[in-house]
Amino acid sequence: MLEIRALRAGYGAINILNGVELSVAQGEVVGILGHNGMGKTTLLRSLIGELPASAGEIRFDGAEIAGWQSHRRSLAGLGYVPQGRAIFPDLTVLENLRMGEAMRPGPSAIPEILGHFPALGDLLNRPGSGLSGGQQQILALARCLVGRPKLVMLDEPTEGIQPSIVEEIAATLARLRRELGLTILLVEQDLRFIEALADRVLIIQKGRISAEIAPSELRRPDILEAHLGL
Ligand SMILES: Nc1ncnc2c1ncn2[C@@H]1O[C@H](COP(=O)(O)OP(=O)(O)OP(=O)(O)O)[C@@H](O)[C@H]1O
Repeated sequence: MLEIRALRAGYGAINILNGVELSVAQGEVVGILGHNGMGKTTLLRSLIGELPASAGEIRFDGAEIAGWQSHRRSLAGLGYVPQGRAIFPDLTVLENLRMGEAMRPGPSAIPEILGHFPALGDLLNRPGSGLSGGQQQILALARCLVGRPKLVMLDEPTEGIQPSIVEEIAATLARLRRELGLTILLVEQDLRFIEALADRVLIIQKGRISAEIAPSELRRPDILEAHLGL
């Protein structure tokens, strides 16, 4: 569903992605793990089109999208939940959800998506700023899903969230994957979270995918040391 070849991108004259190669198949959950500053967020931003690629190919669902504006990529089915969640704090939960489908023609997906997130249904009139970190993360995910993405890119969904809620978010994503057949590209630093969800784990180092490991290998200190120096 997603094929990335020799992707380069950066900020001004500074190259951060140095030839990323990766692919994600329909229905797969692929985790990306790497130290701070290795280019994980830069990769997702270049895939959604917030940051232009300076070279390389991004094929999504059969189309070459590297030259497309981010709005067109979203309409084509690429969903993005950025780091820090980026919900609108002054808008209510319902208004935040409506923003997720503002550009999309056709009937609203909000009732269906609320069916998958019953807890949000009780908070519809609450401002985004009145939600806990975990609730904001769920709202950011639900807002992405009302755009009916085929592939969802998540940037560190567990960041700043207490452990019990992290487990709840992992369970929610696993359920959504089953129920909606979602394909997920997941950037994370939380090893247990990646292990719980991913089919494959890619390691990013200095702007390249340097290795692929099985989720179960995240429990092996020798593997972590070899690939991440942990
Ligand atoms: N807007 C920007 N302008 C210039 N440099 C940037 C910008 N955003 C990120 N960088 C630099 O690009 C490099 C990669 O950053 P990126 O955010 O992609 O890393 P990351 O792997 O996601 O790390 P983190 O876990 O800290 O978010 C870092 O050296 C960072 O300082």
